[in-house]
Amino acid sequence: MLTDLPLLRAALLQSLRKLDPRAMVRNPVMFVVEVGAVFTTILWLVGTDGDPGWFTFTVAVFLWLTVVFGNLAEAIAEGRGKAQADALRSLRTTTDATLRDGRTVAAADLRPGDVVVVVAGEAIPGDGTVIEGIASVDESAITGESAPVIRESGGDRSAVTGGTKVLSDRIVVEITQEPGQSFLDRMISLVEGADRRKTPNEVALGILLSGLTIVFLVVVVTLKPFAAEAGTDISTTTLVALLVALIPTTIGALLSAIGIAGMDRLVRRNVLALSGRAVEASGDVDVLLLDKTGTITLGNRQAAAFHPMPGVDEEELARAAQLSSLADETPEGRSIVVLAKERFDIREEAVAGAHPEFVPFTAETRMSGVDVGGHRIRKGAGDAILRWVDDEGGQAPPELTATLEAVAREGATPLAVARDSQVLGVVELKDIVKDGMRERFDRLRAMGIRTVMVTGDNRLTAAKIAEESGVDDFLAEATPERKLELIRAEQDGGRLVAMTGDGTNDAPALAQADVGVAMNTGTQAAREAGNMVDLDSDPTKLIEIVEVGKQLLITRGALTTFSIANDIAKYFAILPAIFASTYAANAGSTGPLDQLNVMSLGTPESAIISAIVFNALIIPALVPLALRGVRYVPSGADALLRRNLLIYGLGGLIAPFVGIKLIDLVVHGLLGA
Ligand SMILES: Nc1ncnc2c1ncn2[C@@H]1O[C@H](COP(=O)(O)OP(=O)(O)OP(=O)(O)O)[C@@H](O)[C@H]1O
Ligand SMILES: [K+]
Ligand SMILES: [Mg+2]
Repeated sequence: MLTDLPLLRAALLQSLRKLDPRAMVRNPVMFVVEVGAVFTTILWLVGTDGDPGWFTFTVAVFLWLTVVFGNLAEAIAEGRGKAQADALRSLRTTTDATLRDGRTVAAADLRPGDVVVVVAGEAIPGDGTVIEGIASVDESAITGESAPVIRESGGDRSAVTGGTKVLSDRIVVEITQEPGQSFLDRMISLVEGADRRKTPNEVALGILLSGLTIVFLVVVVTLKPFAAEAGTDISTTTLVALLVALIPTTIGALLSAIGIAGMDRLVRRNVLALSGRAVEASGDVDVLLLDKTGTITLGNRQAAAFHPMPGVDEEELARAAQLSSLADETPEGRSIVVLAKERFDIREEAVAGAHPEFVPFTAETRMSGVDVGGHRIRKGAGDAILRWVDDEGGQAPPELTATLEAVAREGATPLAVARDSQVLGVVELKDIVKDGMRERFDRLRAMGIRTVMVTGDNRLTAAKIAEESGVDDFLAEATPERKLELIRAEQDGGRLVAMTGDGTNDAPALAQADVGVAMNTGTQAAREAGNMVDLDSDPTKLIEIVEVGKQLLITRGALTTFSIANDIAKYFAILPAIFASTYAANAGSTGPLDQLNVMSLGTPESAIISAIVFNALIIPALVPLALRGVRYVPSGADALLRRNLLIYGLGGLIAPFVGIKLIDLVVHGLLGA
């Protein structure tokens, strides 16, 4: 990226634009440097400081460079997003949309509630929910993934994104976005950093850095009268140089670039983080909650078999299950209709003229059904149907429990079917655990993260899938409220909670979690509730999100340590230089301050210039690290802290001694200053 010349040129221009004091003042440390640069420039022009002109000039130049380098870091970090934003902008649909009633309107004028029809070959005109039909959709423009995805009404794969393209069939979409506030719009402003706000951690660190700056400002200002007392006259240029050397310019220059780069690293992993705070939180996550269907399993729950109760004909069960599913737009419901047709040639027109009243599935009741021809038919989770039959005054056959358990033990989902007060049997819904889940959960465990599967499914199915996938723990028969309660309980215990989910029933939990990662394939409600969207819809993406979060925190910590340690060395370079002339004149070659003069630099001027040059150059030298992030190896927090203190604390202490000495050799030795 640093070798990308056009990008670098644009960033350089941008960093000059950022010199505007109104923008600079938001970064107090660098603002002080800019004021110092202006000041020394004036001193050089006016020439009243008593120092040689070349000295004042050199200091001024390197102070300006310090500011520009700081801006450059931020501009480079932002630059990459800008290019991506331009690409996304070209996707915005400008064509007309076809409403269901046949009228056409401009895509840009669509409002929430409008219902549009999209057929093969057309671009979807706005974000929405599929309310009718099923289609394969090319989302590569947004996700980069070339394989088409299925979007269908009813289930957890109902959300569509404006700007993506329908490849086959026809879907009816209810628009959910306000004009100008599409997912694409949010994505653009995100990668552009348009509404980037400082995170609470950044604000706190900023206050600390400003505090340090004020302390050093006071110290340096009061130095002049003290020095005068001791018979030394310190020039203003020297004081400014000393101040800039002492304040934490390195981290002050790199802080925002580190944050932007963190967001950008997520974008490159196809994760849109809608808040910087969530990115930071992900670095400290303790517990990860995942839903089962579609997250740990493939989520394509398909009816596989009918298991009738004794005395019930299999076809009778199939007929009842089919009737209860005719209006059930969930993939489960549709698959039951398909199976009934395959097995017994039961057709959809069965209820024609019978005025059926359908009861849609909800995550709270965990049932769905129909009232038709004087009968009430329900299908749903075993415990829910048992309760319903009980309320109807019936009694479940003793064989029911055994059948439910037999199906559940296989990891399949049993749906009990009842007609009035009689249980007819069980429909078996098959689902498959995704590949490689166990390794992923092991990896999360190594990072110190506990994984918990939360599912609306029964205990036995949940236990089987938990065992097969290697998740640490599970919560079964969870309603949306229980998911929310679980998160609150973990948070009350002082733990940071991440959650991945896709369903409308996951939305409250996604909103409550510290890190809520919504699957892009999920429902619109889930995508709006979370603070991150995973375009790849990969539930184990959290591993990478956590790594990026940890990397962000470590990088910021490491560079802060480095920056502050760094300034100590500059103090040892400059202070002896300031007093050197006094003591050399007064007390011969060895005064008390000579003990401070550990670096024995060439001349006072050379010492000060060397410190300022080092102070400026260390910023671009660290830009790659700030953008790339410190390498993260999974290990305990203590080990990590020790390692970083050693490398960046000690490194920050030693590096400037070596660097300043080398620069001094050049400045003094070669240039004769
Ligand atoms: N279409 C349906 N009709 C009747 N009952 C259903 C239907 N779909 C699911 N169920 C029952 O409701 C339970 C909860 O389903 P839901 O999809 O809400 O689970 P969930 O909470 O999203 O958990 P997960 O997605 O992890 O399985 C299912 O386990 C099943 O027993
Ligand atoms: K500094
Ligand atoms: Mg679900």
